[in-house]
Amino acid sequence: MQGTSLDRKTIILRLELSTKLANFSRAASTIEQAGGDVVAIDIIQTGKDRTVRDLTVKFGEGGSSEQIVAALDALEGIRVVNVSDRTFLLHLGGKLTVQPKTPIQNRDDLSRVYTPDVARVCEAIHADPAKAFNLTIKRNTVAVVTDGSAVLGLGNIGPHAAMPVMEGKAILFKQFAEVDAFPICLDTQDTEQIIASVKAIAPAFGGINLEDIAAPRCFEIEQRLREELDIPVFHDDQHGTSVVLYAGLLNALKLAGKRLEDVRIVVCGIGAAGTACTKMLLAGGARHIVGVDRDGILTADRSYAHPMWQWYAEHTNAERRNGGLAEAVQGADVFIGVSAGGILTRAHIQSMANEPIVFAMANPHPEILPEQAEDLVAVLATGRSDYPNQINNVLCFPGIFRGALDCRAPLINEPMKLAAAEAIASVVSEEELSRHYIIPSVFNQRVVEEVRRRVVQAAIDSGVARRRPHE
Ligand SMILES: NC(=O)c1ccc[n+]([C@@H]2O[C@H](COP(=O)([O-])OP(=O)(O)OC[C@H]3O[C@@H](n4cnc5c(N)ncnc54)[C@H](O)[C@@H]3O)[C@@H](O)[C@H]2O)c1
Ligand SMILES: O=C(O)C[C@H](O)C(=O)O
Ligand SMILES: [Mg+2]
Repeated sequence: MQGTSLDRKTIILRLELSTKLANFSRAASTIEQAGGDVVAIDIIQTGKDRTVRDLTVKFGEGGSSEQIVAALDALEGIRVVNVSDRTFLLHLGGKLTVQPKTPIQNRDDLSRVYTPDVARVCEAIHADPAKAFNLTIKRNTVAVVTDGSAVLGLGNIGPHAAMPVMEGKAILFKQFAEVDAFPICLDTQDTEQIIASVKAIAPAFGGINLEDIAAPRCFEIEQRLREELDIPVFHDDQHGTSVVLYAGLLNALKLAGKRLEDVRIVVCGIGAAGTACTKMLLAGGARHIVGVDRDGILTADRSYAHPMWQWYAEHTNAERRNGGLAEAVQGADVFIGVSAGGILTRAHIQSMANEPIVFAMANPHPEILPEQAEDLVAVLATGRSDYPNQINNVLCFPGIFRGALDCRAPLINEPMKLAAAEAIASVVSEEELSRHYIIPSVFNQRVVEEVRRRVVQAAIDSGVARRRPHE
């Protein structure tokens, strides 16, 4: 597997040095010889006999933390106490905290925040439950719910291991759209138990963002919760992804001078993301889509145990192609990967049509890395933030929930999703559009504002807004 992120190339070494025996400049040159570069030194403790220092070390392709530690261990008077990378340090104790909006400074505050006065507020909500939106955190809070069964492309790693991703999503909600989001990792992968758990916690939330729940159970869970709850329920890996994919593809096709109706599209990985992306493309007018999963191309010549694959086979691949990924990509204009890392080769891309568009969106390892394919393609995008053209659902979920919460929509419907996609695409102007800039950066502040504005309008136009937000 490829390296996950640039951060893995920076480590912090805690060294204990004997004042008599150790020679610090020797340590620094040893690190250099092992392929590292000391970029910062912090003195943690000094004593008569020993000093403790933290060294921030960067290393390039040739170096590794193991080599550096082994070289240091061989030096007299130096002990490597600890090696941590910056990503792990950033996760110590988790990434979130709960912050009260109002301090309690005296008895008077106490009796209003808590008993006795709080009781009047409870009674008001009891008399009119809609007041929960005005008088509790429900107004602005979304639950990010997973069962840990399809975490990024890492697979079924369970609820504990899923937490860092869900905490990360909560940060993105807050930072980009001022939505308070809370990570909820359920210790069950049973469809009925997940549905019951989400329904049971729903009173505290104004929306439910389902995350990293594997197909096919994600389809039933989302559909049932949409029917049974009166707040938006949105499976991010399906709809967030399809919205951003659609936005990116609209712009990439503009650049390539091709039309959605004409291009041959391969979707690789027919799970949550692949199915939703295909539905959005079909709704947008795409006519030539072929889906391929581990067992090959989905075709109406075969029958499938799961109804979603059956549906898929019946609504795509009109030519009834057969075979695997190699057969699927032959002559295709567009490759959309939402499957697994490293499965697309240069030879695959060379067999595609002229000026191919490749969206290798598996996380954290894309189907092919940009450096391996860039010379062969018209446009290449990944889901990652360390390459250009990041097609990632983070461009969608903060703004779409901001809009839905602001107009108190009970659901996120198709017009709202389409409006979000058009909003994202529109942030890149015709003049700005280039092969390395088909989709705006997540840091472009216009994204959330534009998505929110158009989503609210689409909710009003489609009759689902329960309030008109002030501009
Ligand atoms: N960039 C983004 O915004 C974004 C959003 C959602 C998902 N993703 C990525 O897409 C991938 C799938 O996510 P999901 O939520 O749909 O998961 P999922 O588990 O619902 O679906 C994954 C599908 O990929 C198939 N697959 C696995 N290995 C394959 C292979 N070698 N060849 C063909 N098919 C293969 C699986 O059989 C499954 O049907 C993950 O890597 C995830 O990180 C990216
Ligand atoms: O989490 C991401 O970066 C995108 C997406 O939700 C995924 O599961 O890969
Ligand atoms: Mg996800």
